[in-house]
Amino acid sequence: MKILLVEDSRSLAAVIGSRLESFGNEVTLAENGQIGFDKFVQASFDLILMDIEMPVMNGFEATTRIRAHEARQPWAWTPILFLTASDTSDNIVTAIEAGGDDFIAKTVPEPVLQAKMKAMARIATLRRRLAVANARLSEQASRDGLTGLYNRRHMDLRLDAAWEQAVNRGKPFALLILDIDNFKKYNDHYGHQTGDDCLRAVAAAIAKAVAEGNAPEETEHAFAARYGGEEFVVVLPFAAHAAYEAVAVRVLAGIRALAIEHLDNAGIGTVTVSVGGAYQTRAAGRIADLFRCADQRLYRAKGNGRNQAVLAG
Ligand SMILES: Nc1nc2c(ncn2[C@@H]2O[C@H](COP(=O)(O)OP(=O)(O)OP(=O)(O)O)[C@@H](O)[C@H]2O)c(=O)[nH]1
Repeated sequence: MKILLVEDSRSLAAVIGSRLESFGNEVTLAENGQIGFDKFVQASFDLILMDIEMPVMNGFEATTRIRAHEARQPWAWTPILFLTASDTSDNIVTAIEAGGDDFIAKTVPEPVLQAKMKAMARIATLRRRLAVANARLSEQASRDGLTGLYNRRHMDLRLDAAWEQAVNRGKPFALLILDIDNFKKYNDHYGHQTGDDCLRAVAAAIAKAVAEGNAPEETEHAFAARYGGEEFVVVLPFAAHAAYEAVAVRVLAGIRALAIEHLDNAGIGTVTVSVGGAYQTRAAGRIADLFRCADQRLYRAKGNGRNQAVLAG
């Protein structure tokens, strides 16, 4: 386990530290609560052993600050054991109230220390597994089941955050709305299953077009999402105008290059998309207005014969 040992007495820290290391733990020392808190913020630990009486910042205050810091992150909880010289009722109650989980006497006998560490190691393993499972679940919850692109819910969450950042920093912001051409006819002709395959292929081409930026710094915050049905959105926070145009061109070309047969696509013969885009040099106002603008241009792209992007005017 990675253990943060917060203890002001050098001699005691050395003794406890080497005992913990002797049965396989990695120990980081901090001489008072303030240093302990700073080290906690900089790295991640499986367990914290916290002295109570210390100069600069005592163990209770450090624990309160650690818990306040963890409260800002989902599922964060590092077990904290107080090291007590005297386990008076008052000390124990204050320790638990401050956010501690348990306490051990500084003079704890070797077998008891080992047993407590074993119990804490079990909790640490469980926490690691939970963190992995949670990350996997939240990734799954953000994806569209059919295409693997981000889903509408995730897009909305991320869009709001990105838009706010762009507005606050006066940065550019762009959107592309993409819609597969004559997709109802595609389904009618080739069947719904083949329609699903087509959606997957188109989604992959869009993701590739977004990822293949010539100027990565201009599209590094970009992401694609399935907006619904056969509609997709590419969000380009902070992108330069050239990058906005380049992504639209690459998406159109990438989907044409798939060369998926679509005999009912108004004489074109393969699957294509129409694109409507909107760009703001300095993000301001409401994101909904950008969507409305992109949607109107998509409508014009459809009206002009499909298989094209309308990005301005
Ligand atoms: N296979 C499949 N089809 C879907 C899915 N979601 C939506 N669709 C179909 O997408 C089609 C969209 O049709 P419309 O909105 O009429 O648009 P369109 O035929 O593409 O015509 P234009 O947009 O004007 O080019 C409908 O037939 C939907 O059933 C899906 O998950 N799988």
